[in-house]
Amino acid sequence: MSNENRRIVLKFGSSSLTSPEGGLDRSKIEYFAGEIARLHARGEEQIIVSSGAVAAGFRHIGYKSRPKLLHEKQASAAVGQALLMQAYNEALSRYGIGVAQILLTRSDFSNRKRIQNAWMTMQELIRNRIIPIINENDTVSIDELKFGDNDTLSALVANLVKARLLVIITDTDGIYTDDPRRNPQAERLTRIDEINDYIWSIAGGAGSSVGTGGMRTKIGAASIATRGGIPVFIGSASEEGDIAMAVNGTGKGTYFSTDADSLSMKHQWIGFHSDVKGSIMVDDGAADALLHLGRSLLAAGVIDVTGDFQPGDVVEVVTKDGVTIGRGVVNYASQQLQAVRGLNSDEVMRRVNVTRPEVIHRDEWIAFAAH
Ligand SMILES: Nc1ncnc2c1ncn2[C@@H]1O[C@H](COP(=O)(O)OP(=O)(O)O)[C@@H](O)[C@H]1O
Ligand SMILES: N[C@@H](CCC(=O)OP(=O)(O)O)C(=O)O
Repeated sequence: MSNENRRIVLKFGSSSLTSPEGGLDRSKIEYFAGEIARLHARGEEQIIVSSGAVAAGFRHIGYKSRPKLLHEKQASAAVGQALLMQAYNEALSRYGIGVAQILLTRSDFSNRKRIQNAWMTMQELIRNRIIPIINENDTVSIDELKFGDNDTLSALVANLVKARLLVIITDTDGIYTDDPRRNPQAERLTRIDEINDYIWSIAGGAGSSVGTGGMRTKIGAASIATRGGIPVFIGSASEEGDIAMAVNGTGKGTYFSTDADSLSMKHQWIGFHSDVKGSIMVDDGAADALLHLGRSLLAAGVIDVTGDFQPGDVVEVVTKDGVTIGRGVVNYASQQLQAVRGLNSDEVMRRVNVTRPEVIHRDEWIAFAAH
């Protein structure tokens, strides 16, 4: 086979695999298995990110609807994940295709060794033509660190494996100018070249009783992947050949082009993988300098500091209104910064012993899209 990148990440949402009242929809899984087999036969390397564990499992526990409490969701996922894998295994074994389960948490991505191990495992599976099926490890995920939806997870996986395309399959055939469930006049956008404020403004929450993130988390995922240099498709698939068409560029949905200045590995690390150790509140001038003027953050613009961090840690930067505007590598310990916040750089250098005057250097900063 040539060196051409044949790797694709396919994400299937709960709404595409389960029925609205809960439980797996076998016919949907069989349909996806047929689509996966078709791509497999033409030599594509597929990595699947599949939701559906909670939706598949909650009725087995006796809950009437998708649970809201964390421990109930975790119990449902523990039951449902086994059912989900069993269903994939049965459906794909008919085509002679083997599957493997990989469960990841957000903290796995912030630990270089663990995520590299996960990647090496995936490569070995791919070499042996086994399809990795990834889900969040719901049993051990802590509420505030949960992906929750699998859209973000699929984008991080696509960046990790350097996929040539991220395909997010959902129950709607793309991004519309408004939630099409509520507004029948809404029109589909077939191509999005820039994820700007308008795109964020049209994306609403989940449409079904089993889905979680809605279009907002899908746009967030598209933002992460396209900034990592990976194009994204978001749409639906229900007929034979639909997923192959999505991969070929003629799918029923919306395509996102890669960001013109995609992020380096270092910046992807800062922005999407690292553990955030604290937060720095800045004034309007500093926010403007970081977001619009391409400048570094100086102590003069710092209003407040929370968390316990050391030089070299990644921190979040928030405005007075509590909006997170980005993340960067901090050059001060939290206590040092607390002592010099609001002061000019000469005064700062007289008072604390730091290697560089910038609190966050502009080269070690990534801005988040407004949303
Ligand atoms: N602008 C929009 N365009 C398309 N769909 C939207 C939009 N805003 C909100 N949605 C909703 O997002 C839903 C898909 O997300 P979700 O229910 O989380 O699915 P999944 O389980 O596949 O992740 C759609 O059913 C739709 O109602
Ligand atoms: N890990 C969870 C994912 C939760 C979820 O509903 O995600 P999604 O359907 O992608 O919005 C599960 O498997 O149920």
